[in-house]
Amino acid sequence: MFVKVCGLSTPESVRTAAEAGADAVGFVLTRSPREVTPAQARDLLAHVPAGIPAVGVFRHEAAGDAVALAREAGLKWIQLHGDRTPADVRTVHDAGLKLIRAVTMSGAPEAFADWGEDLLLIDAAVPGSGEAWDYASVRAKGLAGRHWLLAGGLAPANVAGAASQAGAWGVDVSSGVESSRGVKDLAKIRDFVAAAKSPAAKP
Ligand SMILES: O=C(O)c1ccccc1N[C@@H]1O[C@H](COP(=O)(O)O)[C@@H](O)[C@H]1O
Repeated sequence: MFVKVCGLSTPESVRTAAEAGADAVGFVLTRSPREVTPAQARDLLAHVPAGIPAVGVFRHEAAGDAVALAREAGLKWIQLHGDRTPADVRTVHDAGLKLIRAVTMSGAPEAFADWGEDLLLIDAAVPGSGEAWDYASVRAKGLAGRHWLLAGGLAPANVAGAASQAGAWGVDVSSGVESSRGVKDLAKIRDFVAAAKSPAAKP
């Protein structure tokens, strides 16, 4: 199970996620209680071990603006939420960056097609809200064999069951590993990664 821990804003939380076995970390570069500036993201990047992708997370920004901010931060991966088009995928790839494209279950059927993104992410209606949803309903989207991440309302206590029900290839978390909004809890990060990588999380 691929595990991304998102919304990190301190060196300690970055190091804890990496040491716990996270496969990717995320820095939120859009309006959020977890927002960091490109300069802060660049400083955090210094604590990410080689081989672990660090992802710049965006919501309503145009793809070109997200690319510019990610470059300023030194990031090679971008995560785009919001209404997107195949042209956005081309914009990111033409810039030499990799893309996680986020969709919600209420998205149009064509949004679940393979647009050439590097990873698809299926999230709750409001990203970063901690809102749980009917994870098993993703099975109807026919994503077997695709590389995609489940997100929204995941936490150490529910991630294994949610990932298993959904048939997820990977998971992404932010709120569920916090002690209060925007403040990461190091023990919860460790517990989340362990639970997500347990046999119980397998489809
Ligand atoms: O975490 C945020 O604040 C955020 C803001 C804007 C876009 C995406 C954001 N995070 C992504 O949302 C989910 C996490 O949801 P949850 O908090 O665990 O319920 C995940 O994909 C984050 O990368």
